[in-house]
Amino acid sequence: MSEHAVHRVAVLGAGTWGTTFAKVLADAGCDVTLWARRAAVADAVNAKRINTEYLPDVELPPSLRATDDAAEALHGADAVVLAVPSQSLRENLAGWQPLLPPAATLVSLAKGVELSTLKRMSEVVAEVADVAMSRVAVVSGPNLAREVAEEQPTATVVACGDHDRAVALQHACSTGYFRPYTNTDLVGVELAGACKNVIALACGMASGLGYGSNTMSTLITRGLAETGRLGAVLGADPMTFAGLAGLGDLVATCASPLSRNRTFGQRLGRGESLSQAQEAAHGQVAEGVKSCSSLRELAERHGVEMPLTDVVYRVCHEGVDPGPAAGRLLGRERKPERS
Ligand SMILES: NC(=O)c1ccc[n+]([C@@H]2O[C@H](COP(=O)([O-])OP(=O)(O)OC[C@H]3O[C@@H](n4cnc5c(N)ncnc54)[C@H](O)[C@@H]3O)[C@@H](O)[C@H]2O)c1
Ligand SMILES: O=P(O)(O)OC[C@H](O)CO
Repeated sequence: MSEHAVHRVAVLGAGTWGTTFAKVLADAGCDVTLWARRAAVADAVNAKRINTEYLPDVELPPSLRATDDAAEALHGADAVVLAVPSQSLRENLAGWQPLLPPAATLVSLAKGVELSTLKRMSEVVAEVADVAMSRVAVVSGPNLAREVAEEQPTATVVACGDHDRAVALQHACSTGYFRPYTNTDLVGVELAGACKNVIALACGMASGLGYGSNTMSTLITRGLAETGRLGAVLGADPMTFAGLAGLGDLVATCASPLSRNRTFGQRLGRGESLSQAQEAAHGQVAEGVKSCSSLRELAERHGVEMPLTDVVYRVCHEGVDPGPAAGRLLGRERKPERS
């Protein structure tokens, strides 16, 4: 048996995806404790088998326990799953750092790039937890939480520089409805997950403006092209972008009405302001709204052209009207498809 075998798991963050992934792990036979910020959420999971706040109509397995005490959740864990938004991960993890079990695999579920540092989530985790990058894994793919919670057939990617840890985690979250594949390309998997949220905002805007399938396909394909350009300078494996964490997640998020990023973009496309769209989201996180800033800055720093990310940034943060912005995108200097 692998020295990194995963039996006991702490899932920190009882939002939509944290709760769903905790269910996947429990269904796969792991001993899972879910940490919730609010005692009422943990109490409802324990007493009624539902997360009243985030997944009110999904029955959770009896083996899944919840607590609002992080020390209790982390005690003896072989893997620690971090299921909080990307921009608060650093602060959350700093609080948990003294409680982390010494050999546990640290798993990020967050899809974003940190605003202040432009770091990927695995970099933030390794830095704050003060561990080698080989102890950090990422799970990312076309994983709309509601569909996974309903046990619809879904695949994902478990990425870790340490192949043994990736395989152990793959085993820990394999169920009849959830099929994880391993990958060692953390850079590609994480960049793909952060960039697709921004492209989904663009697709939502296009939908809000009344545009159809040609526009969506154009945005998805050119979005993938600019993600690939950034990946190339940051050392990603180009094949990752053709896989589940790349094209797979991009298509799922850009096309699904369940996507919070797409829905947020749609509101902007219909003429709502950023604050109106934020209010309508009721605290649900649309990671692309912040990651468009960090990704744009990262692209500028490396001299990479990311015109879609730039437009999404301008619409979200400079009050630019999405209609004319689309026209300006099409009016740019003509160029070969692959450049
Ligand atoms: N929901 C999905 O379908 C899905 C799927 C795959 C990946 N993800 C990614 O997983 C991450 C978490 O997403 P989610 O859907 O669970 O989000 P969510 O908004 O549903 O839940 C976030 C959780 O983090 C907790 N939290 C702790 N500190 C916080 C803080 N300072 N600010 C806000 N929340 C804080 C909240 O209480 C909540 O339990 C995101 O990066 C998201 O992109 C989500
Ligand atoms: O609801 P979104 O837009 O955050 O997307 C959720 C997942 O990342 C889809 O894989």
